Amino acid sequence: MRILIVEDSETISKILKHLIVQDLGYHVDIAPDMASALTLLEQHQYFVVVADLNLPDASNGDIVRLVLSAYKTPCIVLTSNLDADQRREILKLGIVDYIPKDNRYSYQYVVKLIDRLYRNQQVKVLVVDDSVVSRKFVRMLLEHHLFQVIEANDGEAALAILEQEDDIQLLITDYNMPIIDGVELILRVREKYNREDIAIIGLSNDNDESLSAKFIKNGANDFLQKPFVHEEFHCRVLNTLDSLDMMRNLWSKANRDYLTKIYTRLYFFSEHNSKDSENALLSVALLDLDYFKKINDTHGHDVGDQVLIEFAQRLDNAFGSNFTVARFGGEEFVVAFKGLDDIKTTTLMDKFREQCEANPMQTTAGDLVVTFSCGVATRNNETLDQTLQRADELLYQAKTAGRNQVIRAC
Ligand SMILES: Nc1nc2c(ncn2[C@@H]2O[C@H](COP(=O)(O)OP(=O)(O)OP(=O)(O)O)[C@@H](O)[C@H]2O)c(=O)[nH]1
Repeated sequence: MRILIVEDSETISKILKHLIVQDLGYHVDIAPDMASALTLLEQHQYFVVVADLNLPDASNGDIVRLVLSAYKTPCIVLTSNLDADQRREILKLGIVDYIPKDNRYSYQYVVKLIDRLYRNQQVKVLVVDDSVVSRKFVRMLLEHHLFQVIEANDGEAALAILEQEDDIQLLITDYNMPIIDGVELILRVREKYNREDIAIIGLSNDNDESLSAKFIKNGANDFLQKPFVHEEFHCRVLNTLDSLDMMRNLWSKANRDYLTKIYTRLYFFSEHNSKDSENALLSVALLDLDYFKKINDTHGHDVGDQVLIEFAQRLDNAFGSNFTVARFGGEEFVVAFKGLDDIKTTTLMDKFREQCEANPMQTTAGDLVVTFSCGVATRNNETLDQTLQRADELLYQAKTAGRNQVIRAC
Protein backbone atom coordinates (compact mmCIF):
# COMPACT_ATOMS: atom_id res chain seq x y z
CA MET A 1 0.00 0.00 0.00
CA ARG A 2 1.46 3.36 -1.06
CA ILE A 3 0.68 6.82 0.33
CA LEU A 4 1.82 10.15 -1.09
CA ILE A 5 2.34 13.18 1.17
CA VAL A 6 2.48 16.52 -0.66
CA GLU A 7 3.66 19.07 1.88
CA ASP A 8 6.32 21.79 1.78
CA SER A 9 7.09 21.67 5.51
CA GLU A 10 9.75 19.01 5.98
CA THR A 11 8.95 18.69 9.69
CA ILE A 12 5.27 17.95 9.06
CA SER A 13 5.89 15.44 6.26
CA LYS A 14 8.52 13.65 8.37
CA ILE A 15 6.19 13.33 11.38
CA LEU A 16 3.35 12.08 9.19
CA LYS A 17 5.54 9.61 7.35
CA HIS A 18 6.91 8.27 10.64
CA LEU A 19 3.40 7.74 12.06
CA ILE A 20 2.05 6.09 8.89
CA VAL A 21 5.02 3.71 8.57
CA GLN A 22 5.04 2.91 12.29
CA ASP A 23 1.28 2.35 12.76
CA LEU A 24 0.22 1.01 9.36
CA GLY A 25 3.41 -0.26 7.74
CA TYR A 26 2.60 1.41 4.40
CA HIS A 27 5.16 2.75 1.94
CA VAL A 28 5.20 6.57 2.03
CA ASP A 29 6.57 8.97 -0.64
CA ILE A 30 7.04 12.67 0.07
CA ALA A 31 6.73 15.48 -2.47
CA PRO A 32 7.59 19.03 -1.27
CA ASP A 33 5.83 20.72 -4.21
CA MET A 34 3.29 20.14 -7.00
CA ALA A 35 5.90 19.43 -9.70
CA SER A 36 7.50 16.55 -7.79
CA ALA A 37 4.05 15.29 -6.75
CA LEU A 38 3.05 15.06 -10.45
CA THR A 39 6.19 13.09 -11.28
CA LEU A 40 5.43 10.59 -8.49
CA LEU A 41 1.74 10.37 -9.43
CA GLU A 42 2.78 9.42 -12.98
CA GLN A 43 5.05 6.68 -11.66
CA HIS A 44 2.93 5.05 -8.96
CA GLN A 45 -0.61 4.13 -8.03
CA TYR A 46 -1.42 5.66 -4.63
CA PHE A 47 -4.09 4.47 -2.21
CA VAL A 48 -4.45 7.95 -0.69
CA VAL A 49 -2.80 11.34 -1.23
CA VAL A 50 -2.39 13.60 1.83
CA ALA A 51 -1.95 17.09 0.40
CA ASP A 52 -1.36 20.62 1.66
CA LEU A 53 -3.76 23.17 0.14
CA ASN A 54 -1.02 25.69 -0.58
CA LEU A 55 2.32 24.73 -2.07
CA PRO A 56 5.30 26.81 -3.28
CA ASP A 57 4.32 26.19 -6.94
CA ALA A 58 0.53 25.86 -6.55
CA SER A 59 -2.12 27.47 -4.41
CA ASN A 60 -5.81 27.30 -3.55
CA GLY A 61 -6.01 23.52 -3.71
CA ASP A 62 -4.84 23.04 -7.32
CA ILE A 63 -3.08 19.85 -6.27
CA VAL A 64 -6.27 18.54 -4.64
CA ARG A 65 -8.36 19.19 -7.77
CA LEU A 66 -5.77 17.44 -9.90
CA VAL A 67 -5.44 14.38 -7.64
CA LEU A 68 -9.23 13.95 -7.59
CA SER A 69 -9.95 14.59 -11.27
CA ALA A 70 -6.91 13.31 -13.17
CA TYR A 71 -5.77 10.52 -10.86
CA LYS A 72 -9.11 9.56 -9.23
CA THR A 73 -7.29 9.03 -5.94
CA PRO A 74 -8.84 9.76 -2.53
CA CYS A 75 -7.41 12.92 -1.02
CA ILE A 76 -7.02 14.04 2.59
CA VAL A 77 -6.32 17.78 2.83
CA LEU A 78 -3.95 19.42 5.30
CA THR A 79 -4.78 23.04 6.04
CA SER A 80 -3.59 25.90 8.21
CA ASN A 81 -6.49 28.26 8.59
CA LEU A 82 -9.78 28.00 6.78
CA ASP A 83 -12.67 30.40 6.86
CA ALA A 84 -16.24 29.13 6.46
CA ASP A 85 -16.35 29.77 2.68
CA GLN A 86 -13.03 28.05 2.04
CA ARG A 87 -14.19 25.12 4.14
CA ARG A 88 -17.38 24.75 2.09
CA GLU A 89 -15.44 25.05 -1.18
CA ILE A 90 -12.90 22.43 -0.25
CA LEU A 91 -15.55 19.95 0.95
CA LYS A 92 -17.45 20.37 -2.33
CA LEU A 93 -14.46 18.99 -4.23
CA GLY A 94 -15.14 15.48 -2.91
CA ILE A 95 -12.19 15.09 -0.56
CA VAL A 96 -12.13 12.46 2.19
CA ASP A 97 -11.69 15.09 4.91
CA TYR A 98 -9.64 18.16 5.79
CA ILE A 99 -7.34 18.21 8.78
CA PRO A 100 -6.10 21.41 10.45
CA LYS A 101 -2.33 21.30 10.96
CA ASP A 102 -2.54 22.87 14.41
CA ASN A 103 -1.71 20.05 16.82
CA ARG A 104 -0.12 16.63 17.04
CA TYR A 105 -3.49 14.87 17.37
CA SER A 106 -4.24 16.04 13.83
CA TYR A 107 -1.49 13.79 12.50
CA GLN A 108 -2.78 10.83 14.48
CA TYR A 109 -6.20 11.55 13.04
CA VAL A 110 -4.74 11.35 9.50
CA VAL A 111 -3.30 7.90 10.30
CA LYS A 112 -6.59 6.76 11.79
CA LEU A 113 -8.43 8.02 8.72
CA ILE A 114 -6.13 6.17 6.29
CA ASP A 115 -6.57 2.96 8.29
CA ARG A 116 -10.33 3.46 8.33
CA LEU A 117 -10.37 4.06 4.55
CA TYR A 118 -8.49 0.80 4.02
CA ARG A 119 -11.00 -1.12 6.13
CA ASN A 120 -14.01 0.71 4.65
CA GLN A 121 -13.38 -1.04 1.34
CA GLN A 122 -14.73 -4.21 3.00
CA VAL A 123 -17.64 -2.49 4.77
CA LYS A 124 -21.10 -2.76 3.19
CA VAL A 125 -23.53 0.05 3.99
CA LEU A 126 -27.25 -0.20 3.21
CA VAL A 127 -28.88 3.19 2.52
CA VAL A 128 -32.68 3.22 2.82
CA ASP A 129 -34.56 6.28 1.57
CA ASP A 130 -37.53 6.72 -0.76
CA SER A 131 -36.00 9.94 -2.14
CA VAL A 132 -33.58 9.15 -4.95
CA VAL A 133 -31.82 12.51 -4.55
CA SER A 134 -31.24 11.94 -0.86
CA ARG A 135 -30.07 8.38 -1.42
CA LYS A 136 -27.62 9.42 -4.12
CA PHE A 137 -26.24 12.19 -1.91
CA VAL A 138 -25.58 9.76 0.96
CA ARG A 139 -24.09 7.26 -1.53
CA MET A 140 -21.70 9.93 -2.81
CA LEU A 141 -20.54 10.83 0.71
CA LEU A 142 -20.01 7.17 1.57
CA GLU A 143 -18.13 6.50 -1.66
CA HIS A 144 -15.71 9.32 -0.85
CA HIS A 145 -14.78 7.13 2.10
CA LEU A 146 -14.55 4.00 -0.09
CA PHE A 147 -17.52 2.14 1.43
CA GLN A 148 -19.46 -0.45 -0.58
CA VAL A 149 -22.93 1.05 -0.88
CA ILE A 150 -26.23 -0.77 -1.43
CA GLU A 151 -29.48 1.17 -1.87
CA ALA A 152 -33.10 0.35 -0.98
CA ASN A 153 -36.05 2.63 -1.62
CA ASP A 154 -38.24 1.37 1.21
CA GLY A 155 -38.18 -0.67 4.40
CA GLU A 156 -39.52 -3.89 2.86
CA ALA A 157 -36.79 -3.84 0.21
CA ALA A 158 -34.20 -3.16 2.94
CA LEU A 159 -35.35 -6.20 4.94
CA ALA A 160 -35.14 -8.38 1.82
CA ILE A 161 -31.59 -7.14 1.11
CA LEU A 162 -30.54 -7.84 4.72
CA GLU A 163 -31.81 -11.43 4.29
CA GLN A 164 -29.66 -11.91 1.18
CA GLU A 165 -26.51 -10.08 2.25
CA ASP A 166 -25.43 -11.29 5.65
CA ASP A 167 -22.40 -9.01 5.99
CA ILE A 168 -23.93 -5.52 5.98
CA GLN A 169 -22.32 -3.61 8.85
CA LEU A 170 -24.16 -0.29 8.73
CA LEU A 171 -27.75 0.63 7.94
CA ILE A 172 -28.59 4.29 7.29
CA THR A 173 -32.31 4.89 7.13
CA ASP A 174 -34.61 7.83 6.54
CA TYR A 175 -37.68 8.27 8.78
CA ASN A 176 -40.55 9.17 6.44
CA MET A 177 -41.04 6.33 3.97
CA PRO A 178 -44.07 4.55 2.53
CA ILE A 179 -45.31 1.20 3.99
CA ILE A 180 -43.00 1.12 7.02
CA ASP A 181 -41.20 4.16 8.44
CA GLY A 182 -37.56 4.25 9.59
CA VAL A 183 -38.33 3.56 13.25
CA GLU A 184 -40.53 0.56 12.39
CA LEU A 185 -37.76 -0.70 10.10
CA ILE A 186 -35.22 -0.45 12.93
CA LEU A 187 -37.54 -2.36 15.28
CA ARG A 188 -37.85 -5.14 12.70
CA VAL A 189 -34.10 -5.20 12.10
CA ARG A 190 -33.32 -5.35 15.84
CA GLU A 191 -35.62 -8.38 16.26
CA LYS A 192 -32.99 -10.30 14.32
CA TYR A 193 -29.71 -8.41 14.51
CA ASN A 194 -27.87 -7.41 17.69
CA ARG A 195 -25.73 -4.32 18.13
CA GLU A 196 -22.58 -6.31 17.41
CA ASP A 197 -24.11 -7.53 14.12
CA ILE A 198 -25.15 -4.23 12.57
CA ALA A 199 -24.99 -0.52 13.44
CA ILE A 200 -27.84 1.85 12.52
CA ILE A 201 -28.01 5.60 11.88
CA GLY A 202 -31.41 7.29 11.48
CA LEU A 203 -31.95 10.36 9.25
CA SER A 204 -34.84 12.77 9.01
CA ASN A 205 -35.81 16.23 7.83
CA ASP A 206 -38.89 16.09 10.04
CA ASN A 207 -39.04 18.90 12.62
CA ASP A 208 -40.30 16.62 15.37
CA GLU A 209 -37.79 17.21 18.17
CA SER A 210 -38.53 13.85 19.82
CA LEU A 211 -37.46 11.94 16.74
CA SER A 212 -33.77 11.52 17.60
CA ALA A 213 -34.66 9.96 20.98
CA LYS A 214 -37.31 7.79 19.29
CA PHE A 215 -34.75 6.43 16.83
CA ILE A 216 -32.17 5.73 19.53
CA LYS A 217 -34.67 4.22 22.00
CA ASN A 218 -35.80 1.82 19.30
CA GLY A 219 -32.34 0.54 18.48
CA ALA A 220 -30.48 3.11 16.35
CA ASN A 221 -26.91 3.93 17.34
CA ASP A 222 -27.15 7.55 16.20
CA PHE A 223 -29.37 10.08 14.44
CA LEU A 224 -28.70 12.91 11.99
CA GLN A 225 -31.01 15.79 11.22
CA LYS A 226 -31.23 16.66 7.49
CA PRO A 227 -29.79 18.76 5.94
CA PHE A 228 -26.41 17.87 7.44
CA VAL A 229 -22.91 18.96 6.48
CA HIS A 230 -20.42 16.47 5.02
CA GLU A 231 -18.16 16.61 8.03
CA GLU A 232 -20.84 15.84 10.58
CA PHE A 233 -22.04 12.91 8.48
CA HIS A 234 -18.53 11.45 8.24
CA CYS A 235 -17.80 11.97 11.94
CA ARG A 236 -21.04 10.21 12.93
CA VAL A 237 -20.43 7.32 10.52
CA LEU A 238 -16.84 6.86 11.72
CA ASN A 239 -17.83 7.02 15.41
CA THR A 240 -20.64 4.55 14.85
CA LEU A 241 -18.30 2.12 13.08
CA ASP A 242 -15.68 2.54 15.81
CA SER A 243 -18.24 1.54 18.42
CA LEU A 244 -19.36 -1.39 16.24
CA ASP A 245 -15.72 -2.57 16.14
CA MET A 246 -15.51 -2.22 19.92
CA MET A 247 -18.75 -4.17 20.44
CA ARG A 248 -17.49 -6.90 18.12
CA ASN A 249 -14.15 -7.06 19.94
CA LEU A 250 -15.85 -7.36 23.30
CA TRP A 251 -18.23 -9.99 21.96
CA SER A 252 -15.34 -11.92 20.50
CA LYS A 253 -13.33 -11.76 23.74
CA ALA A 254 -16.24 -13.30 25.63
CA ASN A 255 -17.35 -15.80 23.02
CA ARG A 256 -14.20 -16.84 21.13
CA ASP A 257 -11.41 -18.80 22.76
CA TYR A 258 -8.20 -16.69 22.82
CA LEU A 259 -5.97 -19.55 21.58
CA THR A 260 -8.01 -21.57 19.09
CA LYS A 261 -10.54 -18.86 18.09
CA ILE A 262 -13.42 -21.34 18.21
CA TYR A 263 -16.39 -20.66 20.53
CA THR A 264 -16.03 -20.62 24.32
CA ARG A 265 -17.96 -22.51 26.98
CA LEU A 266 -19.92 -19.28 27.63
CA TYR A 267 -21.14 -19.11 24.02
CA PHE A 268 -21.96 -22.83 24.01
CA PHE A 269 -24.28 -22.43 27.00
CA SER A 270 -25.85 -19.21 25.75
CA GLU A 271 -26.70 -20.97 22.46
CA HIS A 272 -28.08 -24.22 23.86
CA ASN A 273 -29.30 -23.57 27.40
CA SER A 274 -32.44 -21.55 26.65
CA LYS A 275 -35.96 -22.63 27.60
CA ASP A 276 -36.95 -22.53 23.89
CA SER A 277 -34.46 -25.22 22.97
CA GLU A 278 -35.33 -27.55 25.88
CA ASN A 279 -37.54 -29.85 23.80
CA ALA A 280 -35.48 -29.83 20.61
CA LEU A 281 -33.47 -32.95 19.73
CA LEU A 282 -29.85 -32.34 20.77
CA SER A 283 -26.84 -34.60 21.13
CA VAL A 284 -23.53 -33.52 22.63
CA ALA A 285 -20.11 -34.98 21.97
CA LEU A 286 -17.48 -34.27 24.64
CA LEU A 287 -13.93 -34.80 23.37
CA ASP A 288 -10.63 -34.91 25.24
CA LEU A 289 -7.19 -35.30 23.61
CA ASP A 290 -5.30 -38.42 24.66
CA TYR A 291 -2.02 -38.13 26.60
CA PHE A 292 -1.85 -34.43 25.85
CA LYS A 293 0.32 -33.75 28.91
CA LYS A 294 2.98 -35.95 27.30
CA ILE A 295 3.06 -33.66 24.22
CA ASN A 296 3.65 -30.64 26.49
CA ASP A 297 6.24 -32.48 28.56
CA THR A 298 8.12 -33.90 25.55
CA HIS A 299 7.96 -31.04 23.05
CA GLY A 300 7.10 -27.96 25.14
CA HIS A 301 4.02 -25.82 25.71
CA ASP A 302 4.29 -24.06 22.32
CA VAL A 303 3.97 -27.34 20.45
CA GLY A 304 1.06 -28.25 22.76
CA ASP A 305 -0.57 -24.97 21.71
CA GLN A 306 0.00 -25.77 18.00
CA VAL A 307 -1.75 -29.12 18.52
CA LEU A 308 -4.72 -27.47 20.25
CA ILE A 309 -5.04 -24.91 17.44
CA GLU A 310 -4.81 -27.53 14.70
CA PHE A 311 -7.26 -29.86 16.47
CA ALA A 312 -9.78 -27.04 16.98
CA GLN A 313 -9.43 -26.10 13.30
CA ARG A 314 -10.07 -29.68 12.18
CA LEU A 315 -13.09 -29.99 14.47
CA ASP A 316 -14.46 -26.67 13.28
CA ASN A 317 -13.88 -27.53 9.61
CA ALA A 318 -15.65 -30.85 10.07
CA PHE A 319 -18.70 -29.62 12.03
CA GLY A 320 -18.60 -25.84 12.51
CA SER A 321 -20.77 -24.85 9.57
CA ASN A 322 -23.79 -26.89 10.75
CA PHE A 323 -23.21 -27.37 14.47
CA THR A 324 -21.73 -25.53 17.48
CA VAL A 325 -18.09 -26.36 18.14
CA ALA A 326 -16.50 -25.00 21.34
CA ARG A 327 -13.41 -25.38 23.52
CA PHE A 328 -14.52 -26.24 27.03
CA GLY A 329 -11.10 -25.61 28.52
CA GLY A 330 -7.61 -27.18 28.44
CA GLU A 331 -7.65 -30.05 25.91
CA GLU A 332 -11.40 -30.62 26.18
CA PHE A 333 -13.80 -29.74 23.35
CA VAL A 334 -17.54 -30.06 22.78
CA VAL A 335 -19.83 -30.23 19.74
CA ALA A 336 -23.60 -29.71 20.01
CA PHE A 337 -25.40 -31.64 17.28
CA LYS A 338 -28.82 -29.99 17.06
CA GLY A 339 -31.40 -32.25 15.37
CA LEU A 340 -29.25 -35.41 15.53
CA ASP A 341 -29.65 -38.45 17.80
CA ASP A 342 -26.74 -40.16 19.55
CA ILE A 343 -26.44 -42.91 16.89
CA LYS A 344 -25.91 -40.43 14.02
CA THR A 345 -23.66 -38.27 16.21
CA THR A 346 -21.51 -41.27 17.15
CA THR A 347 -21.14 -42.28 13.49
CA LEU A 348 -19.98 -38.75 12.56
CA MET A 349 -17.63 -38.48 15.50
CA ASP A 350 -16.12 -41.90 14.88
CA LYS A 351 -15.38 -40.97 11.27
CA PHE A 352 -13.71 -37.79 12.47
CA ARG A 353 -11.70 -39.83 15.01
CA GLU A 354 -10.44 -42.15 12.24
CA GLN A 355 -9.43 -39.14 10.10
CA CYS A 356 -7.52 -37.59 13.02
CA GLU A 357 -5.65 -40.80 13.71
CA ALA A 358 -4.80 -41.27 10.02
CA ASN A 359 -3.53 -37.69 9.48
CA PRO A 360 -0.63 -36.67 11.73
CA MET A 361 -0.48 -33.00 12.72
CA GLN A 362 2.38 -30.92 11.38
CA THR A 363 4.11 -29.09 14.22
CA THR A 364 7.49 -27.42 14.67
CA ALA A 365 8.54 -30.62 16.51
CA GLY A 366 7.64 -32.70 13.42
CA ASP A 367 4.55 -34.76 12.59
CA LEU A 368 2.56 -35.92 15.62
CA VAL A 369 -0.26 -38.45 15.69
CA VAL A 370 -2.91 -37.08 18.04
CA THR A 371 -5.98 -39.07 19.07
CA PHE A 372 -8.94 -38.26 21.28
CA SER A 373 -11.56 -40.00 23.39
CA CYS A 374 -15.20 -39.01 23.24
CA GLY A 375 -18.51 -39.49 25.06
CA VAL A 376 -21.84 -38.91 23.26
CA ALA A 377 -25.19 -38.30 24.98
CA THR A 378 -28.61 -37.15 23.75
CA ARG A 379 -30.70 -34.78 25.87
CA ASN A 380 -33.58 -36.60 27.49
CA ASN A 381 -35.96 -34.48 29.63
CA GLU A 382 -33.03 -32.98 31.50
CA THR A 383 -30.92 -29.86 31.69
CA LEU A 384 -27.98 -29.34 29.37
CA ASP A 385 -25.68 -29.72 32.40
CA GLN A 386 -27.12 -33.17 33.08
CA THR A 387 -26.62 -34.25 29.44
CA LEU A 388 -23.03 -33.00 29.55
CA GLN A 389 -22.53 -34.84 32.84
CA ARG A 390 -23.62 -38.11 31.15
CA ALA A 391 -21.35 -37.40 28.14
CA ASP A 392 -18.49 -36.79 30.60
CA GLU A 393 -19.06 -40.16 32.27
CA LEU A 394 -18.99 -41.86 28.84
CA LEU A 395 -15.81 -39.96 27.98
CA TYR A 396 -14.25 -41.29 31.18
CA GLN A 397 -15.28 -44.83 30.12
CA ALA A 398 -13.61 -44.25 26.72
CA LYS A 399 -10.40 -43.18 28.51
CA THR A 400 -10.35 -46.20 30.83
CA ALA A 401 -11.22 -48.59 27.97
CA GLY A 402 -7.93 -47.63 26.23
CA ARG A 403 -8.59 -44.16 24.69
CA ASN A 404 -8.97 -43.28 20.97
CA GLN A 405 -12.64 -44.28 20.89
CA VAL A 406 -16.16 -42.84 20.90
CA ILE A 407 -18.69 -44.23 23.39
CA ARG A 408 -22.42 -43.55 23.60
CA ALA A 409 -25.00 -44.69 26.13
CA CYS A 410 -26.32 -48.17 25.32
N1 LIG B 1 -0.02 -26.25 25.67
C1 LIG B 1 -1.11 -26.13 26.41
N2 LIG B 1 -1.38 -27.04 27.36
C2 LIG B 1 -2.52 -26.92 28.07
C3 LIG B 1 -3.44 -25.88 27.86
N3 LIG B 1 -4.47 -26.03 28.73
C4 LIG B 1 -4.21 -27.13 29.44
N4 LIG B 1 -3.04 -27.70 29.06
C5 LIG B 1 -2.35 -28.88 29.58
O1 LIG B 1 -3.09 -30.02 29.21
C6 LIG B 1 -2.65 -31.11 30.05
C7 LIG B 1 -3.80 -32.04 30.34
O2 LIG B 1 -3.28 -33.14 30.98
P1 LIG B 1 -4.13 -34.29 31.63
O3 LIG B 1 -5.41 -33.73 32.21
O4 LIG B 1 -3.25 -35.06 32.55
O5 LIG B 1 -4.61 -35.17 30.42
P2 LIG B 1 -3.82 -36.03 29.32
O6 LIG B 1 -2.35 -35.95 29.46
O7 LIG B 1 -4.37 -35.64 28.00
O8 LIG B 1 -4.25 -37.48 29.68
P3 LIG B 1 -5.61 -38.22 29.34
O9 LIG B 1 -6.66 -37.18 29.21
O10 LIG B 1 -5.85 -39.10 30.53
O11 LIG B 1 -5.41 -38.97 28.07
C8 LIG B 1 -2.04 -30.47 31.28
O12 LIG B 1 -0.65 -30.72 31.30
C9 LIG B 1 -2.30 -28.96 31.10
O13 LIG B 1 -1.23 -28.17 31.58
C10 LIG B 1 -3.12 -24.90 26.84
O14 LIG B 1 -3.87 -23.94 26.58
N5 LIG B 1 -1.96 -25.09 26.14
